[in-house]
Amino acid sequence: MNELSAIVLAGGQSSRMGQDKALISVNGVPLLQFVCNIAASCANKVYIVTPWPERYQHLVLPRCEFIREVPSNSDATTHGPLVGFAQGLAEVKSEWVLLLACDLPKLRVEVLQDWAASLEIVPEDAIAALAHHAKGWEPLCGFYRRRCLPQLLDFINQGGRSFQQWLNNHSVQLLSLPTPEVLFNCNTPEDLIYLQE
Ligand SMILES: Nc1nc2c(ncn2[C@@H]2O[C@H](COP(=O)(O)OP(=O)(O)OP(=O)(O)O)[C@@H](O)[C@H]2O)c(=O)[nH]1
Ligand SMILES: [Mg+2]
Repeated sequence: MNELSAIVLAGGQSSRMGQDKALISVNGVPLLQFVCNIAASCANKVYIVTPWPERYQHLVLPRCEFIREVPSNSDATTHGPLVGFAQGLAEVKSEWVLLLACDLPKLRVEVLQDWAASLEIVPEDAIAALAHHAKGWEPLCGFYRRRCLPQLLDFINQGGRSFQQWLNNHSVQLLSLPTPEVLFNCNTPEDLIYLQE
């Protein structure tokens, strides 16, 4: 693998958490900074897609560049991760991009690096390489081919907003997960308490 970019999404409403998850510190490090630094260990270039880059100016984010998300006409606040991903993907130059949510406090560099090393043997027809969990693909911690952008934009223009629905129409390579904990998603105050225990 000679070149890899990453996109980190930081534009959700954090309605379950009640405060911006990207700025919550776990082990003394704000989640967005933690995830971006892991992304930067695997990728040459990291794009942070967010409607509000000014919120994160104070974080330590080497090799990261903000992409200010353009709000859709119908909803001035947020339109979900699929649209944020499409806006980031439009900037990507490498064949593969690593997509990450900002709320993954148990992410491990070695797991992402092992996955990245396996991309060379992913069949040409696969648009993505992702892990699987009980409810389907894990879309926000895995890899996508840049050339999936036109299909993604078609899906979005037809009103699609669900990663699972989009992925179900395409070939996806399965990545094996050493332990499910890597994908632990910190969505609620209870999740935070669990992390601090
Ligand atoms: N750029 C961008 N990222 C988003 C958007 N919606 C969600 N995300 C990100 O997608 C990831 C997963 O989102 P969720 O866990 O559902 O977070 P959320 O929407 O902030 O939280 P809830 O309101 O509690 O569902 C997080 O990294 C969010 O920041 C969006 O509209 N734009
Ligand atoms: Mg989440």
